[in-house]
Amino acid sequence: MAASPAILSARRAEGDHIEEIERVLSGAVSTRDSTVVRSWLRCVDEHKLDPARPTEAYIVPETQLREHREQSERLIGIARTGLEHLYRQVAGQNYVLLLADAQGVTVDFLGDPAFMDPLREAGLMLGSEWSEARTGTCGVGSCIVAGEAMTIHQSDHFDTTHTRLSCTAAPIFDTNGALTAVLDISLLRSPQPKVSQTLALHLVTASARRIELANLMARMRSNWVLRFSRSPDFLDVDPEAAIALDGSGRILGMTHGGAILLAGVAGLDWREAAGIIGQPLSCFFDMSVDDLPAFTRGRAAEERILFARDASAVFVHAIEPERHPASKRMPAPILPQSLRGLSGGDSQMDALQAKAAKLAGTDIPILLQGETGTGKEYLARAIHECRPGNGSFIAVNCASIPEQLIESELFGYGPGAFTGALARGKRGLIEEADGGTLFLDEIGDMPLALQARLLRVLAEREVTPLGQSKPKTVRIKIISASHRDLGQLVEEGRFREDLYYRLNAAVLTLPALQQREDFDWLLDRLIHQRASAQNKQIRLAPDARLALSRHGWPGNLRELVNVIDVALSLNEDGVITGQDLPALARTPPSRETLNQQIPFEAKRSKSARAKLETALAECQGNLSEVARRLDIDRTTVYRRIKRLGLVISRP
Ligand SMILES: Nc1ncnc2c1ncn2[C@@H]1O[C@H](COP(=O)(O)OP(=O)(O)OP(=O)(O)O)[C@@H](O)[C@H]1O
Repeated sequence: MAASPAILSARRAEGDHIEEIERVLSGAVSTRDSTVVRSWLRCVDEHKLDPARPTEAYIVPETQLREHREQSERLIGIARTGLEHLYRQVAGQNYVLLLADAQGVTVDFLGDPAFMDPLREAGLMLGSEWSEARTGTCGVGSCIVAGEAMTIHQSDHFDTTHTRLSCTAAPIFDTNGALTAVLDISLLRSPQPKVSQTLALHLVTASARRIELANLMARMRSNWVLRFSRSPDFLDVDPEAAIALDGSGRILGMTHGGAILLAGVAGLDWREAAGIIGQPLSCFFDMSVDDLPAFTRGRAAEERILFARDASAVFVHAIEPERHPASKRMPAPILPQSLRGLSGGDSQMDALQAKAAKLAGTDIPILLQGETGTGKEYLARAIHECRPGNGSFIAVNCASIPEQLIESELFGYGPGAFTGALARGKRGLIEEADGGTLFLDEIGDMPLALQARLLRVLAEREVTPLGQSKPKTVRIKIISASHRDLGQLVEEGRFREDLYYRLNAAVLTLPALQQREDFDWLLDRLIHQRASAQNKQIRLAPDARLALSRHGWPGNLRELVNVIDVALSLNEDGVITGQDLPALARTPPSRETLNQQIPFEAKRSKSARAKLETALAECQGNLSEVARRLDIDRTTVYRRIKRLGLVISRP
């Protein structure tokens, strides 16, 4: 009986396919993807397969399937959510999903039950083996050999049995960098052009990445995990890569993206990445394990930038070790956006941030204390920004306005209130701030007589302009600031006690820069901020970082910002070295200079140094003993030693 036209056409297609493979084997140039060509060559040279001898899909016996599934049990559990999510994304398009182990055996499967028979016939089912050695070029098998995502579309398949299928597969790597599984998404019938599967390739690659991440988190949750992204926007929601670190900062595990990233920094091919396990983080990035707290989620993602040893930059998200995986932890308090960037893990600043967040929403006056340049006005603005409403932030420097003008500036005046006044009168700054925030900087310099009037505003929430009798009600948040010790001014009779008690109901004290435990974080953040404002990418050389961390910083953040700005202008090739730092930053100031320039806070810092030096000497360099004696934790002792450039001498 004569064959039907469909059978004849199928035979012709098979003949053409075999001829094409033979041409490629004889060295002819092919329009196929290079991954396909390489696989065809392997099929003949290594696997000894013959394109003229098609073989049916192979399904492993039940007992073997059970063994394969048992070995992959943990991964199947972790991958299941990813599989289901991907299946929903391609719902209604007749795709089937396969999770195969490293031998190519399908250990999990999701497909439309309505098509089970044709799927089974094509080998798209639980237990089917898709190794390249058995099946020839195919999505799962060729992905296992190449270790990369690919689409094997229709006649890309080596064996004519499978040339109807279109299979797109992505590898899943274990935390030690070994290929452990393959995620495959296949179609029984697909449109002719291979580009029709481009989206499938993206989806399957993204799903494999997420499964690796979930696997890393599940296996290494009792360790630090660092997640990476080139974009701050996706850092916290869909990172590109992740690594896990032990307590000393050595790499314990990684996702494939992590392996590619670290190998790239070290100038290696990712296939050599297994040697990365056990290496210290500092080999790859300008950071140590002590810096990890500065990269946790409390900071805005765009501020968590990290510089790699090859001068590239990446955004990071550090996740603290889960100490009690079984118990649910208390969720971390969510800070308003404007307050988030204030601390990089400094214990004093962390507490200050939390307190500021609580006070911001109230009408309680806040007093900011701290040396000059520690960021009092910056903090006041941040508090204002997290308040609801769109009132203005009005800053008044009580030390810089001439004494005779302060009253009229603050309270305003009515028409013709005094000689030289504007005929129509003038609104005072207190009224300007109505609905917003009045920031009274250098409140210690406010004349005594005005202090009484200010007290009335605070008590009665009313302001009476000069020359007027009718008070106006105002709703303002008052934040005052002083670098002076207001308590001492009260003792000296230069500041009203009643006003002092009203103002100091809520005091936030900013630490001196030299005291801050998050100095490195702050430094990197400021460099990044200042550099990006000038569209520059800048890295800090280790000698410059050392010089900066050892400087005394009497001018605090203001001085640091100035030093950075100068260094941004002086540096060459985008690297700030010791040479780019002005003399001030290279020579630590003398004790005399510190004593003269710094009032109360930094003296505390100086004595903190002396205390630490004494404790170190008396405890003979035993950090745990020092920590107990100073009643701080060991990590803080270590950070302070580093910051102050002290040497631990042991007997
Ligand atoms: N958290 C911060 N992040 C970035 N820049 C900051 C931060 N805090 C302060 N700065 C910068 O440091 C400089 C000094 O800050 P600010 O004027 O707020 O200090 P201050 O304590 O109010 O000083 P003074 O007591 O002299 O008035 C400013 O340029 C400010 O922009």
